[in-house]
Amino acid sequence: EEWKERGAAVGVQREIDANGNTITRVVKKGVKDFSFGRTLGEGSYSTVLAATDRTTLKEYAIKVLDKRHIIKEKKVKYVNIEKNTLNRLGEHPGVVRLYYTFQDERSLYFVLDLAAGGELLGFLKRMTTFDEECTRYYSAQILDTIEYMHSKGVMHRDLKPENVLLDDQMRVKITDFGTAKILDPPKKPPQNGDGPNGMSYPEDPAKGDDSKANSFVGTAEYVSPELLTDKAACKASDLWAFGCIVFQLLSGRPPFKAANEYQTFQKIVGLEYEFPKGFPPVARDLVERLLVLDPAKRLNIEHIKNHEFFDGIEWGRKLWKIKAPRLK
Ligand SMILES: Nc1ncnc2c1ncn2[C@@H]1O[C@H](COP(=O)(O)OP(=O)(O)OP(=O)(O)O)[C@@H](O)[C@H]1O
Ligand SMILES: O=C(O)[C@@H]1CCC(=O)N(CCc2ccc(Cl)cc2)[C@H]1c1ccccc1Cl
Repeated sequence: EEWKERGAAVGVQREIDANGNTITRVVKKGVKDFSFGRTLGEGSYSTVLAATDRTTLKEYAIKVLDKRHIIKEKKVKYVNIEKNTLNRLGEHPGVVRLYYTFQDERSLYFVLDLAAGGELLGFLKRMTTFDEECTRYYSAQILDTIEYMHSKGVMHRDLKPENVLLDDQMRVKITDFGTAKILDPPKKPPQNGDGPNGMSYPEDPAKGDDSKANSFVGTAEYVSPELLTDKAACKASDLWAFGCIVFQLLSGRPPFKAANEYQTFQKIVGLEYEFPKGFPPVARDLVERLLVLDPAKRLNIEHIKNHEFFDGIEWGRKLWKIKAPRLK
C-alpha cells in the first residue's frame, strides 16, 4: 500500500555477480525518489530527463516512455529488448548502464548513466573533422565496447555517432540498445528439429552465433552490405559500422551517403566510396580492411586492435583512465 500512495513503483535492480549470475534485487525506487531536471533529449517514443536521486544525490539520466504511445506504435518488443540487453550488459565503462526500471500508470522509467557530454555527433559537427589523435581515442573506446558487447553475445546493429554519447570526462558511452540482437547460442547441442517451434539449430553452435533473417534494418548510412543482400546481420556488421565511423570522424562525412536511402544502399552494396584528399594513409588502410563486402574477410577485433592506426593505445582498463585529448 505504501508504495501505491507514494506513487512509487516496484523497481527491479539486476546485478551480474563475479561468476556471471544475475542477482535481482527488488528496490522501492520510484518517481518520488528523484528530483527531475532539464530535458536531455527526445526520442520517437521517449523523453530523457536529467534527474538526481534525492537520497544519494547521484545524478542520472531517466528515460521516460509513454505506455499508450508505445502500445499504439507497436514498440513493446523494443522496450523489452532494450531492458534485457542493458541488464545483460551489466557494467562496462563504454556502455550506458541501466540502474533501475520502474513504472506508474502512464509511463515506464529507465534510470541510466548520465552521459553529460551528449552525442559524439554533436562534437564532430562543431569540429567538422577530428584529427588522428582524437579519432584514435574515440574509436579505440568504441572498439573496446564493441568487443565487450560481442563477448556478452550482444550485437548493437545501429552503431553511429548519434548513439555514441560522452560522459562529463569525454569518455564514450554507447546507448540505444532497443534494436540490439541478443545471440543466444544453443545451451545444449539439441537434436535437429527440437529447437523452439520445431526449428532446428545449425550443426555448428558457433554458427548459431550469428542471427539469420532479421526484420530490423539500422540507419541507412551505416547498414552493412550483408544485411542488404541476404538479410543476415552478424557481429561483423557492427565492425562495418565501426569502419564507417572511423571514416566519418576523420573526414566529417560517412563514406556512403546519397540523396536517398535507396541510392545509399546501392553505394554500399557496390562499395562505392572515396577517401577525401589528405585522408591519413594508415587510417585509410584500416578503413579499407573494414569496409569489405564479405563479412568473413573483414578484419576481426583482434586484428583491428593490432593495426598500426592504434599504435600507442593500451587496451583494457587503462584505455578508460587516460585523459581525453582536447578536441582539435
Ligand atoms: N544516458 C543519457 N545521457 C544523456 N543524454 C541521453 C542519454 N540517453 C539519451 N540521451 C539523449 O536523449 C535523446 C533521446 O534519446 P532516446 O534514446 O530516448 O531516443 P533516440 O534513440 O535518440 O531516438 P529514437 O528512439 O527515435 O531512436 C538522444 O538524443 C540522446 O542524445
Ligand atoms: O520486465 C520488467 O522489468 C517489468 C515486468 C513488469 C512490467 O509490468 N513491466 C512493464 C511491461 C510493459 C511494457 C511496455 C508497456 Cl507499453 C507497458 C508495460 C516491465 C517493465 C517495468 C518497468 C520498465 C520497463 C519494463 Cl519492460
